[in-house]
Amino acid sequence: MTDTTTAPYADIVDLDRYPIHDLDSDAGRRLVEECRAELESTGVCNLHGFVRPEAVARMVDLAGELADHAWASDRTHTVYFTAPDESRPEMHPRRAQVRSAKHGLAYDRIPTDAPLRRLYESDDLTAFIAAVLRKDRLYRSADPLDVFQVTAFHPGEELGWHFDNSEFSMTVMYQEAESGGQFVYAPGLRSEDDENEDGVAAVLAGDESGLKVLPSAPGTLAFFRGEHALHRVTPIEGNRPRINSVLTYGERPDMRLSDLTSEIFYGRTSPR
Ligand SMILES: O=C(O)CCC(=O)C(=O)O
Ligand SMILES: [Fe+2]
Repeated sequence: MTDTTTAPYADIVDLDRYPIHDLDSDAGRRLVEECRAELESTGVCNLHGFVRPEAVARMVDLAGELADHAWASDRTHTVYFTAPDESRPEMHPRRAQVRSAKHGLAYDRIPTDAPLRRLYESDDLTAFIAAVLRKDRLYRSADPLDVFQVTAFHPGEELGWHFDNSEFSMTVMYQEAESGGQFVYAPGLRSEDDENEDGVAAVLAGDESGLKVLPSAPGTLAFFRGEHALHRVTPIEGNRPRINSVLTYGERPDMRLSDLTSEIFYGRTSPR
């Protein structure tokens, strides 16, 4: 166990509420159990106030200071990130295109002492996330640009409807938009054995009946099962960008973006 006062991220995480430095303690075990239960029953686990306000504020400042180094991407894709199937009707889920536009700040632009970079690089956080996800071991991404990124969604930008390629994702919110910029999802819209294309088509056509909004106040660490839940970030309104990070983990130590994806998200590739 690491002492609360000596954990190298004690200034970043509220360890009284979320004792990730001491998972073997009663409180640590309880935390993992509660997250697992919430994630398994709802597909989501939201840890409010996980990151301390001062650390959140520093990340917002950094995103502003480094804004000129962020790469703006604006593109269309299908909800499955597969090539559009031109043999289908235009609004079919396998063919319909949605838009995703955002500004990505790559890892090599983020100072080594940035609070969330320090936290993400700690083995305790990786171990906590693995425990919640019931994985024997997880690895941080090995991608020189994507291992840890800060994303800003500027006014008018958005993330189109999609299913994630990975089973889970973890996000940390730093700043919400004035309005819009909501994370909206359709829980369990598809499953392992049912693609439910009719359900996907209904959401794409504007059916909001099965949708939920994930609340995400600044400082929240969210676990989300995005493989089976269709989700999007609605267009940002007002003047303030929505700023967050997606934490990337995998079950293999050699996770990298393809050159194509790297070009799209960061405007460049990294040496192999
Ligand atoms: O920005 C978010 O809250 C969600 C991001 C997301 O869905 C993704 O990166 O796949
Ligand atoms: Fe996603």
